[in-house]
Amino acid sequence: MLQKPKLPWFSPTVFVSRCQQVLRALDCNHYHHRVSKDVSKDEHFDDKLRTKKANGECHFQLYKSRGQHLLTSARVLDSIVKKSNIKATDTVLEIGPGTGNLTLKLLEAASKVVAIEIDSRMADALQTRVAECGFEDRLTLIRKDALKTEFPHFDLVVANIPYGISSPLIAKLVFGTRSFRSATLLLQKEFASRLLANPGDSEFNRLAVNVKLVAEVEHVMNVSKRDFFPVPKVDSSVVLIKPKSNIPKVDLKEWCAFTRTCFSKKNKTLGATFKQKKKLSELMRISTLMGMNKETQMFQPSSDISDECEDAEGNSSSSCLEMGVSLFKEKVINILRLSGFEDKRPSKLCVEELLKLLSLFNENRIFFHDKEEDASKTELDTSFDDL
Ligand SMILES: C[S@@+](CC[C@H](N)C(=O)[O-])C[C@H]1O[C@@H](n2cnc3c(N)ncnc32)[C@H](O)[C@@H]1O
Repeated sequence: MLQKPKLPWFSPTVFVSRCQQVLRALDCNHYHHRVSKDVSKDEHFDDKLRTKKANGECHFQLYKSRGQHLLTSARVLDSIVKKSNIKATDTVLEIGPGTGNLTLKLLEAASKVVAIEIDSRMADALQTRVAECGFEDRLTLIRKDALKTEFPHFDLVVANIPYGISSPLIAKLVFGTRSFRSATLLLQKEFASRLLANPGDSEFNRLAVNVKLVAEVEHVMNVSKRDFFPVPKVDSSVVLIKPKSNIPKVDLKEWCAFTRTCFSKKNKTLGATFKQKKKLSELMRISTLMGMNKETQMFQPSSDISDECEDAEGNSSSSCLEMGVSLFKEKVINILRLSGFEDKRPSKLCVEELLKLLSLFNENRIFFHDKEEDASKTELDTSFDDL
């Protein structure tokens, strides 16, 4: 078989491609960068940075751990802004502006940009660059972790986010404020596929079903890894997330806890999932805490009595618990059987079917969300952080 000859390193094709790569990297960004995997190992670099800046130069160490892959293709940046349908009166929220490649384009299209950046070196560079362009009055820069910051009012989100926070960030957006028109997000391609998956698709999972409850997700375009600097290992996709104006009347925390249980093994039948002793005991504990399950409560040993305690019929506390769990199991399996869900697999169920099952459980006083655990957390900790 004939093999394609390798191009010599000095071939015109290789030379042109190398030049294009370098130009792309410098295209929208006049800063120089070095790449590092770990923030902690390179903290000393901040000092070097200050020195260089004093000399009018700006050198950056880019941290992979913070997802610092800058989007350098003007073509892709322009498409993202165009597809976001920004109005001249809009306030746009940008998570992770970096050195401002996207921010400047957003400032040209919108009335205001609120940018949240965790890395103070990036934030300094962004501020300088925006001032150089005369846009400083229209930028609000928040130097914080976007996951731990309350978002101010905004109309749209447009961002090339650090991929490591995709899931909690989307949860914070779609289950949080919700009063925005849309979020145009650049995500890792595989993550975007999972977000876009439908029941029956191999990628369909809890993330997709949770987001589908409250929002519509559209694929906008794919972006090659070569459009970033430094070039990451993965390709990317842009998606558009639009919060639904009418969402089903359901306690969102109860829903998220319910889908966590159902999708713990997404290809198992619900019958098999709900027969697991550990899951049943946990569910029984939560339902009993809600003070709803009188029939299981009578078999629950109270916490202030010893392990050796006996009930009125002479059963020890551990056997009381066993009996409680088996009674509870019977009840759960009956609900699944009578409603036709026992042999169904979560990976094939749509939002409406799952809502129906949750409402059947709740009508029968079976609950999933541990309100007591939440009571001990702060407002930000209790956000929906694990889609
Ligand atoms: C993928 S880069 C995008 C930079 C820029 N938007 C661009 O497209 O060139 C992600 C940016 O998010 C910042 N970042 C990482 N984690 C963050 C967090 N938890 N909150 C806010 N910003 C974060 C990084 O410092 C980095 O500047």
